[in-house]
Amino acid sequence: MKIYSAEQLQKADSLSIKNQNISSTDLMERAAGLVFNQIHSRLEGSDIEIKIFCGIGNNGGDGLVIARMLLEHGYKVKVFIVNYSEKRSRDFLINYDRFKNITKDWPVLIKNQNDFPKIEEGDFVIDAMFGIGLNRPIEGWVSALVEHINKSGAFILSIDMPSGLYAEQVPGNTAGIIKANFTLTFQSPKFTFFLPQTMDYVGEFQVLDIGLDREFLAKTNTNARLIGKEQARLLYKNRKKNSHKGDYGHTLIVGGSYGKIGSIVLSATAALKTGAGLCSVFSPECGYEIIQTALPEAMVITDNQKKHLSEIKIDFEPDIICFGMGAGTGDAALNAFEKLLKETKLPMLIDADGLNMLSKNKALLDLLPERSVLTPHPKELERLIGKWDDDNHKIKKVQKFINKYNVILVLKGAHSFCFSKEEIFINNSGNAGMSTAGAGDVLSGVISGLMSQKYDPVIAAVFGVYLHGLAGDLAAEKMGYEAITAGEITNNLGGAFLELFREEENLN
Ligand SMILES: NC(=O)C1=CN([C@@H]2O[C@H](COP(=O)(O)OP(=O)(O)OC[C@H]3O[C@@H](n4cnc5c(N)ncnc54)[C@H](OP(=O)(O)O)[C@@H]3O)[C@@H](O)[C@H]2O)[C@@H](O)CC1
Ligand SMILES: [K+]
Repeated sequence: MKIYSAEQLQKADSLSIKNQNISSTDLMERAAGLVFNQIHSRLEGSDIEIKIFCGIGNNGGDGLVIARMLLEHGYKVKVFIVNYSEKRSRDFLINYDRFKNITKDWPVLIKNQNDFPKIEEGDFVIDAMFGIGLNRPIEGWVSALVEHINKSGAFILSIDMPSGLYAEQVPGNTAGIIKANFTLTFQSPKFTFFLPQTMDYVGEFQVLDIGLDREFLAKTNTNARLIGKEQARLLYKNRKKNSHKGDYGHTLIVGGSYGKIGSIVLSATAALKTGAGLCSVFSPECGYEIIQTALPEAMVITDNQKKHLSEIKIDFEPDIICFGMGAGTGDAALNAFEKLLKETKLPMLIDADGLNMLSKNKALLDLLPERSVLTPHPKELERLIGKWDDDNHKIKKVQKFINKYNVILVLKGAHSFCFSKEEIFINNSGNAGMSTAGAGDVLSGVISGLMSQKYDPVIAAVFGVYLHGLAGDLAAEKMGYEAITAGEITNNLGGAFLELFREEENLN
């Protein structure tokens, strides 16, 4: 799903009005109608009072339409107009009048702190103060109102966006941003919904398709794209009946050190469970029995050093080398890595201590095979590219880095981001239970397993991250978050492939 910018959505908005031969008031009615349906289907006529805070632009206009529809369906509604300026939009004014025409309980104007209504824990608040028209931080008494709402303990539903949040930029300071429990957003999720600094303001979100101009949306390129099940399914490559293990490639997992052999076992198992035809593991000598016992499906080659890597000698040509898990960053391992980089032409996958070695010795970055995949978590990324001021700055730095070294970078997080030269892919699977030891080693194995099957490195990264998250979601369904271990993620990889093609159950 493409993630459009506020500017692109505004363009789509005016084009739709022109091409569909409707007025902007009609479009507002359509958008707000979809919000009303969602609220109505959840509240089912409940007699709870709904407090709606409307700005004076079109986000406020949406709020007024929602208020009218709720009132017409028998809900108790109290509307507050947050009068932050005198510049009311045309559609706000039209809907202000329409609302006043159907009730004697007219909206209450809030002009300063003295006008703030009482909001209690358990109240239902709709936030329709600002949407994609926000162009500066919320200040003064309006910011105080936002805090008043946030502190109330009410359930907060934001319309289009939590008021105070920009669509693309992280804010300089977070005073004056609504902390929503749920956001119903129009046409496209906004980029800030996925950034670590801002995602908590959004709560859960749902995208409502308000029918903006299809042609414009299809031909407009975006900087980022959200990967959910529908998108991931399209990335899957069918297996041919007439095939053998050689068709699915040979993955070589290189890493491990004394006490950390488990990491490479996890990666290798994940590579095989993702469909690699063959998997070899290169480890220090101490890993031999462990790997052979834990994973009889893998072949094992050992270093001549007992406890750490020193020289990676292999007599075959793997389709993908995945390097770094549990390898340590000692001089011998570093030398081995440098030599391996010099000898390898095909894209590699570099994780964990492989990344730490690159950070310690930046000259190695120039040796990275083109289109290799790097999979740092935020701390590893910081070591690699240096500190950043905020999430937007971080993204700029990553883009500069991947362009300079011609690599693909997966930044792991609640929503993992896959950076390619062309686009950012934001992952929408996974859960908090996956913050557990070894989950990253499993991801490296999954992406390597796909690369060995000749998935393009960008696709392997994007698809691998999605599958890994989906396997974690399946694990969570069975055992809750706390009991998920890295091995459980691997155990659910098969289920994740099946789940990709399972049609959603019709709940009606
Ligand atoms: N596009 C679509 O697809 C559709 C959009 N729809 C809806 O319209 C919403 C966008 O509406 P909008 O453009 O009127 O802007 P909105 O967010 O209501 O802000 C109002 C004005 O506030 C001002 N202002 C900004 N920051 C400020 C601040 N900190 N403190 C004080 N004032 C500030 C600024 O005006 P300025 O003062 O800069 O002239 C701004 O224009 C969108 O989110 C969705 O809900 C749907 O109805 C249908 C389809
Ligand atoms: K809002």
